[in-house]
Amino acid sequence: MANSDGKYIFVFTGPDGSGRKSVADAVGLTLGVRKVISYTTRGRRPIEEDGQDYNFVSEAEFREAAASGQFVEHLTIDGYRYGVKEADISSAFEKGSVYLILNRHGADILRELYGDVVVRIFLYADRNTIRERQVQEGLSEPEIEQRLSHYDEDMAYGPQCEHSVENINDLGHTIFHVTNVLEEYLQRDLVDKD
Ligand SMILES: Nc1ncnc2c1ncn2[C@@H]1O[C@H](COP(=O)(O)OP(=O)(O)OP(=O)(O)O)[C@@H](O)[C@H]1O
Ligand SMILES: Nc1nc2c(ncn2[C@@H]2O[C@H](COP(=O)(O)O)[C@@H](O)[C@H]2O)c(=O)[nH]1
Repeated sequence: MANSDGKYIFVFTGPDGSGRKSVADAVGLTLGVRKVISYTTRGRRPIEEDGQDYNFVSEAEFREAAASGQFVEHLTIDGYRYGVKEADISSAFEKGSVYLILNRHGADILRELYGDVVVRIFLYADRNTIRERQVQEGLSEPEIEQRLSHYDEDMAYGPQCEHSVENINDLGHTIFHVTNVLEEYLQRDLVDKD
């Protein structure tokens, strides 16, 4: 990505349930920033759509893509495989800035590979708030425990990110704030070109 031409790769990261998807998708829609969708072997949740939230694939499909070097990064979380394809990033990035929602490992790898073009937005909330949201979503106690088991490790990544935003109150307020953060990057480059 040496010639980024004023474009950015925004990576939303932070603990599961902190609101990354809600915020990232709303901000992406407002600013016309395209989403790069990960591949996973995890089953689709009822509210998720194939091709929008994830590309849901079989273990064999994932293994084949990994073996042929298609993933820029991939890993296993709680027994399921997740990865982002290099070709998906580059084809979306050709058209403009993009965003992804990744855990800390993916965020780290992209930053190392692509450098300053990658801007990491760390969203967080306290453990109780996340738990309450997950109860409201109807998740079972074992599911909640599983997802919260990464909480401390995920929180420790915050200080390394370019931006850290607490999402505990009004969701609209967080979306507004993060929209302004991204707009600063996008407008900075428009101004530079004047
Ligand atoms: N500020 C907020 N106030 C109230 N509810 C919120 C807020 N932000 C997000 N939520 C809700 O919290 C839940 C988790 O949000 P979301 O799915 O966006 O988080 P996530 O970080 O992408 O987590 P996961 O990876 O588990 O999906 C959703 O039900 C969402 O509507
Ligand atoms: N490093 C990567 N992390 C990813 C990718 N796709 C999703 N994720 C993160 O995994 C966990 C679990 O996700 P869930 O949807 O099953 O709850 C979460 O932190 C995601 O952001 C990826 O391609 N690479």
